[in-house]
Amino acid sequence: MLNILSGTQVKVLDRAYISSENIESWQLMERAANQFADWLVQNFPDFGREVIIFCGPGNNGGDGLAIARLISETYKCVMVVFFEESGKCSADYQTNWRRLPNSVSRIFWRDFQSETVQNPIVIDGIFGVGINRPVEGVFLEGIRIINRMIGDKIAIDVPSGIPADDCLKGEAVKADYTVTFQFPKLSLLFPEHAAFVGKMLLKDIGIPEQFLGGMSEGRLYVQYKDIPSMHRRFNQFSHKGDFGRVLLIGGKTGKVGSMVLAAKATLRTGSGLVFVSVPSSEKQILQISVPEAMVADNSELRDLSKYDAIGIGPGWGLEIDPDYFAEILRSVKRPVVIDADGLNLLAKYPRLFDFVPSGSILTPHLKEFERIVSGVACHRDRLEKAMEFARKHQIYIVLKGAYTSISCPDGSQYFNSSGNKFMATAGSGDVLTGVLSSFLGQGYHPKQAALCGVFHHGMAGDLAGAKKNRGLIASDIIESIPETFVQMKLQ
Ligand SMILES: NC(=O)C1=CN([C@@H]2O[C@H](COP(=O)(O)OP(=O)(O)OC[C@H]3O[C@@H](n4cnc5c(N)ncnc54)[C@H](OP(=O)(O)O)[C@@H]3O)[C@@H](O)[C@H]2O)[C@H](O)CC1
Ligand SMILES: [K+]
Repeated sequence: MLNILSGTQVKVLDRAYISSENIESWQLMERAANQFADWLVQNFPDFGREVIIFCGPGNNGGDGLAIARLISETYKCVMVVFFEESGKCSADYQTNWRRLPNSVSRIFWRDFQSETVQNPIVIDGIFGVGINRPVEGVFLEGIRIINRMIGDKIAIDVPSGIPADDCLKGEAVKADYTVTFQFPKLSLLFPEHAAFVGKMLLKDIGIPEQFLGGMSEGRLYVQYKDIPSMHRRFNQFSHKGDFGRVLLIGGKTGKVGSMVLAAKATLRTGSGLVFVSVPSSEKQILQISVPEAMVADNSELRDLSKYDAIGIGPGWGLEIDPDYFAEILRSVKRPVVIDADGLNLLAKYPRLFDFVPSGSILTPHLKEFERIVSGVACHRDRLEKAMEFARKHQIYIVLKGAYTSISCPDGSQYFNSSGNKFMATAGSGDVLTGVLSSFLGQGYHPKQAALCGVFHHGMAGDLAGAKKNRGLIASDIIESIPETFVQMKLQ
């Protein structure tokens, strides 16, 4: 897992690493520039295109100059647009300015005429994580020039104007791609910044994780390689009881499809026995749609202790008696998964939070979360509120969306890297409820269940999305769940 450090910590990290390795800071910059240049050459192989690199006065600009040198023999025409005379810029900027070959043209920003270039590759190296105030003056002009140009736009580390850890105030470069170094900067994961960041690419510049770990602020980025070791292993003597007995509650008339999806996802994630509680009018639909599931009648709801996990809320409706919900929560002696109308009921009757078992996993999307906490200013604020909430109630908050965040009662916060925009489709959340309930039922600790569940759900969405594109529906995600286990060689 990658630690997400704050922008101000990046300098501290660089210094610590540079002194321990006994290297010069420009050498670390060279690694970053090499990573960027390699990616560029591989992904933009039309070497006849003009490459225009905007370089601000700090090390982000220094990266830009190093990249200009590294690609100068590959691309026919490379141009650097600068804002300050080199003597006023950072030391590593100056080093790279001196090393620029003559083949790279250098032009002062005011003299640059964007109309004279046709479909260029535009590289934004005006500001990176060192930005400490809203941009104005010449740099704002530079950002506006980039945004007016037509071509592919690639930001170095962070789109200029966006603070590393906070929400944008003012203007910023609208990039098609952001190539960020070592770990994703927190603000690149905010939904408000999607139009500025474009597609995010993560490039390792070789600083070992233990260096970052020492400075950890408890925010971590979860990747594919982190997941297999988190899973429980089963052996050939495992029986269906070991894989868990899961109960799902929800699905009012007209919304029973949500229970169908959740039940199928629970089964596809490996649960041995799945019971579903739906209104009697809906039982038949459920039985026909998911023959592997069992319909729980009222007598089976009397003793909730016999279930290894319970998922509550998809399609439940807001008409549910809050005392009935409180009764369920009170009588369950273990963590539950709460989604959709379960969350809306909690928002409507906040006293119910007192009964939510500790370790439970709540899975709001942004709107559902705002109904619970109200008054959210921006994603940074949302993340802080999720963290406070998780701590206060000793629960896990899975805030759904791109880079779903998982806020834990121990103060840690994880960001998921799998998934795609095609998953923003009806029923996708019901599938997640099923996946999470299944892992809880298989005996996973709620934190593992949340991390694995969110990752597998996103990965199944990626596998399905590769074939179905925008035609992806929630059932496609379910059908791809088994492949996630196959690819990870999990048994
Ligand atoms: N480990 C890594 O990830 C590495 C990253 N590298 C790259 O370095 C940048 C960060 O470089 P840094 O020099 O710290 O910062 P910037 O280039 O973003 O900013 C430069 C200076 O600009 C000034 N500043 C800040 N905000 C503004 C503003 N709104 N208007 C004008 N000027 C501004 C500020 O100085 P002040 O004294 O004026 O406050 C900044 O110092 C990182 O993003 C990567 O691209 C390295 O290559 C090495 C490894
Ligand atoms: K930048």
